[in-house]
Amino acid sequence: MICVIRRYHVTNVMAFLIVTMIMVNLYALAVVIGGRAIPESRNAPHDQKKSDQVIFSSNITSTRFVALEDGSLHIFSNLKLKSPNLYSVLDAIKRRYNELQEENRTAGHYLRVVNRIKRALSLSSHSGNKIDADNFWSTAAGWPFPMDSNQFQSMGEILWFANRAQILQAKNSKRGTQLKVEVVLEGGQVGLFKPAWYPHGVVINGTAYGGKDRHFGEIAAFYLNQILGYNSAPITLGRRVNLSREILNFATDQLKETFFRDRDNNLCFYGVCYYCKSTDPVCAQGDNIDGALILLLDKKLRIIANPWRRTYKEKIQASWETDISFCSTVLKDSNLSKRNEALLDVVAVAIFDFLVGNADRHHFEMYADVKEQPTSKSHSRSIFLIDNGKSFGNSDEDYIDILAPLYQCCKIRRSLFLTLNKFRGVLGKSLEAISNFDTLSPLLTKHHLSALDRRLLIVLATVQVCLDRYSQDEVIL
Ligand SMILES: Nc1ncnc2c1ncn2[C@@H]1O[C@H](COP(=O)(O)OP(=O)(O)OP(=O)(O)O)[C@@H](O)[C@H]1O
Ligand SMILES: [Mn+2]
Repeated sequence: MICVIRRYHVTNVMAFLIVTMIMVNLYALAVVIGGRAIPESRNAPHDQKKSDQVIFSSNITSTRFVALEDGSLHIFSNLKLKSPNLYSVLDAIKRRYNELQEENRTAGHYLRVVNRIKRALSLSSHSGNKIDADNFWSTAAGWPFPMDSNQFQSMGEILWFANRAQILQAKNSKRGTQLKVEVVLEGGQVGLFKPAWYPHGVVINGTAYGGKDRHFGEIAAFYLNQILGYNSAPITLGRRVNLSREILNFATDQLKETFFRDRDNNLCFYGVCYYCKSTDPVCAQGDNIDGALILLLDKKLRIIANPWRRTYKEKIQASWETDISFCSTVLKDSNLSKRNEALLDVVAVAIFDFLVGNADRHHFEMYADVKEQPTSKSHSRSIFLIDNGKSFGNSDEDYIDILAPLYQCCKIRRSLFLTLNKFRGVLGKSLEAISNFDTLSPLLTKHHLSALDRRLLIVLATVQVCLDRYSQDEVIL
């Protein structure tokens, strides 16, 4: 009799376990594969909230947190059992994040920064007068300028004019691998126009670096860069152009050849670049197309490879993805060990990229002249944040592995740490307020704005985990 009851009991437990496993797997698959599945899973039952298991699936292309509506995080990974240390770190970050979330502390002093930028952006004294285009761009050539400088006061005017200045020449840009148009603006300023491929609410699933450039992300990243005091992204703004009148009319023959009208009479083009194909054009609505206009920096740059770059092959992991002591390997490398400051720059870049969800920072663009440095207050100092187009693709997923330089090296500059604390809980609304000045606003959906606050807290949680392991003097420099 006892034996029968036991067997009955065991069978029940087994069945329960099997059903649970199937459900967990289905959930993982649904979230990964189905773009629409994520909002539904936001209403997960309460008993799933506290689950701190890792959800594995070979469909997940890199380690990430997936956020539920209640703010709780799930770890999704494909690196099954390869790196138990990594999971203990991620789990610790999650626990610290939950604690910080419960603290419910509000940030202070952020308004001073936001108001200063607002004031600068609302100044466009020339709006009524005629602009002297030939002499206009000399101030922009001095970018990046310090936040509290007189030069900074001209930011509003620069953005205003860049949005309206006549385009005098348009050619296919040979820089990088994605489609972009190099334009010469009235007065001689050169800019890159990255056209809109997606609406602002697009959700990119799959690889962390997937999809095409998000023009709205490129623009939002520039404003965020200023709010956080990085001042290291090139001047970027939204601009709606009449593709026919403003680009095609001034295009080189090579670019012109790639233009055509689709069945609905929308003007399209595909350009000439590594990923450019006639079967994959970008199309205006009628003749009008939005895009990010990025002003070319007037600086000599050199490029170095990011030690934490991805392999861009789904089945092949980079060593930083599985080796928790990767930082010491990097520090042995001659390039970075020369200057501890360089490592702090890399951590600052990683934090910025994590906030915006950019997993595509394969290279760093630095000043060619090592003696020349941006302002001492900038967080990423010697590194320019050029190319922020692969950002804001998925507001439910936090690509935690972008933060690897932080949780592997456990070092952060004090000034950046203080800035992040200043914007705790208010980063989304700060960016919203500043983005309102852009002609393509609203740039980000409310989900992206709240993702910024969640991710900021995850960064602070990661610093806390470092402080649990090392002394404050070792972590905050
Ligand atoms: N504002 C700028 N000022 C100076 N140089 C720039 C600027 N924007 C882009 N560049 C140069 O052009 C290159 C290509 O630009 P970008 O990285 O935005 O294009 P991409 O097609 O996304 O490139 P990739 O495929 O390498 O990611 C950069 O690596 C940089 O050297
Ligand atoms: Mn790119």
